[in-house]
Amino acid sequence: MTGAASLRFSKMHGAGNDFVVLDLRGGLPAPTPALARALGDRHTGVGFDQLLTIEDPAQAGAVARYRIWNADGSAAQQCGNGARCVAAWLQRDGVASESMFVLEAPPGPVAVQSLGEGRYALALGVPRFEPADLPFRAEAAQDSYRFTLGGQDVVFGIASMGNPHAVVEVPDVDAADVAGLGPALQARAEFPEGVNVGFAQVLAPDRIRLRVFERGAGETLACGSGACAAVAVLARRGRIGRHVFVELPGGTLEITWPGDQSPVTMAGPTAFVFEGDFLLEQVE
Ligand SMILES: N[C@H](CCC[C@H](N)C(=O)O)C(=O)O
Repeated sequence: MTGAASLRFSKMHGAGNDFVVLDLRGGLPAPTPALARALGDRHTGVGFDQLLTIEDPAQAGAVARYRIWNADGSAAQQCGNGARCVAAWLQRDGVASESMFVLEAPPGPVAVQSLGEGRYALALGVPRFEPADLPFRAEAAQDSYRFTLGGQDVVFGIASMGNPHAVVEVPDVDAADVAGLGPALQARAEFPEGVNVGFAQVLAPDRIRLRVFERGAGETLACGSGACAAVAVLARRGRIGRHVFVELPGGTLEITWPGDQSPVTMAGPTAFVFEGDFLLEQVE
């Protein structure tokens, strides 16, 4: 090591949604958007969909706090796959010795249960559907909304898991114009803080396929909060049940939403990929 200032990091993924995890406990400063972009660059940095920081908790009962930055440097309010990786990191670090513990996240507390073999179940809060919760500019709350994008009529539902989601039901996710409609929806002025756009195909009452064009990262191999939002929108419409397997390109997540006022629980895998030291001289 040249002695240059560096940042120790862990590279992890949850169903292919990949992360850099930074341990900032002890009061290390939060990353700037420029540092997040430098770390996230897949050519000149480490590369990630999101950066997750582990910090000292402020809430009583929480073992740690986490925050989220997208690859474009923007801050996000929730990251389901990332939260599972934070839980795995904390268990490996010995901080979370019990199989059940609580994390502090931007929208509120997240209850964690270790399922063994790197799998974790998290309660990610009660989904909200009021336009103001996203925010989404609309006259009134509706079951679905309609935009004409590039000559196409696009019908979608909305849900907040702390972060904003639009969910488009499609007959075949493989044929969905994710790269076209994702950015087109995100660019609408009605989503002043942007939006994650999910494209969902119903296979059975307990099984859907899903692709997500994420805010600040583009299409990812999996999106945990997006899986929760897709189940919430489709279950509320009666299109599926309340215990659903969500098949994403990077893996399958198990989502349970027992009732409209219940939290959504998401269960899925985590993986450690490598550890490293990021040299800060890279950051402009
Ligand atoms: N792009 C999202 C954050 C990451 C969400 C996703 N990776 C997950 O697992 O929930 C946003 O800007 O709200």
